[in-house]
Amino acid sequence: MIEVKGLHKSFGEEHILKGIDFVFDTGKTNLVIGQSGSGKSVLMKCMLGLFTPEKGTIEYDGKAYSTFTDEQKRELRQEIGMLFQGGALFDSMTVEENVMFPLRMFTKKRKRELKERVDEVLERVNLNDSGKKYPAEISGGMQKRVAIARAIVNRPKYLFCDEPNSGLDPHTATVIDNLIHELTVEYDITTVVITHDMNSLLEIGEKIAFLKDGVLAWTGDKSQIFKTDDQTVTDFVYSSDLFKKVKEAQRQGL
Ligand SMILES: Nc1ncnc2c1ncn2[C@@H]1O[C@H](COP(=O)(O)OP(=O)(O)OP(=O)(O)O)[C@@H](O)[C@H]1O
Repeated sequence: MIEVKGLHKSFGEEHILKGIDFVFDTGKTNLVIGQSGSGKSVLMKCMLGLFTPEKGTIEYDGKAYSTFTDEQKRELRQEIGMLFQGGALFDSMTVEENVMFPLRMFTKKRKRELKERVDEVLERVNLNDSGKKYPAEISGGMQKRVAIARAIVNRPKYLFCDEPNSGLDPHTATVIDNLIHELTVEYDITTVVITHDMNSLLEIGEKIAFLKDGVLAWTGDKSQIFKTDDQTVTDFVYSSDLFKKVKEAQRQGL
């Protein structure tokens, strides 16, 4: 569980996060949604310790990040998996080498053990035959699965995903969403997903934080978000053409 309490972050005169309180549950896909510029990435970077907030706390399973020693921060880093926008694979490394990279950084295991773990996660994401290929030789969806394998190879307690679906067609995006969700439940991970994607919200929105201008404007889950009368939320959700049509159909009782 990651608990954010009374979080404020400014850059110069710009007050970006204005007192965020939210609990990211363990074993759930916790979504952070909101318009461009609403503060989603700044929130994630504060949670990762990349930005220091002026006020408020971030607690990892009850321990405030601000009280961590350098050694504790290093340990925490090993417990965090990151799925970057676009995958961020190393083009000059094979799929296997990409997935092995964090293991090499953080563990002193023998090569054979590392290889076993890599094979295990590649099998889990259905890529057992692609280990020797280079990222350029596989599809965008497969590249995302490699990035997911790399993010979970160290058995993280916390998984951060920044726009995991960017650049994918709707079907592949759903496959990726469901994979993230399955792994979250299977390994009991506290997963944080930043997304613009309305389909993700429908698929894996177990717990949702909606940010508007740096304020937590609404929280709930995927079933509640389509029933709320909160105008700021509905303006955001139904700004997509598809959802406007769904809303219209609901109004007409179709
Ligand atoms: N390092 C920084 N220095 C100054 N201002 C920043 C910095 N990082 C972000 N900001 C500002 O904080 C605000 C929120 O940005 P943020 O990237 O969190 O938005 P976002 O909700 O993630 O948007 P998007 O969906 O477009 O990625 C923006 O006005 C941005 O310019």
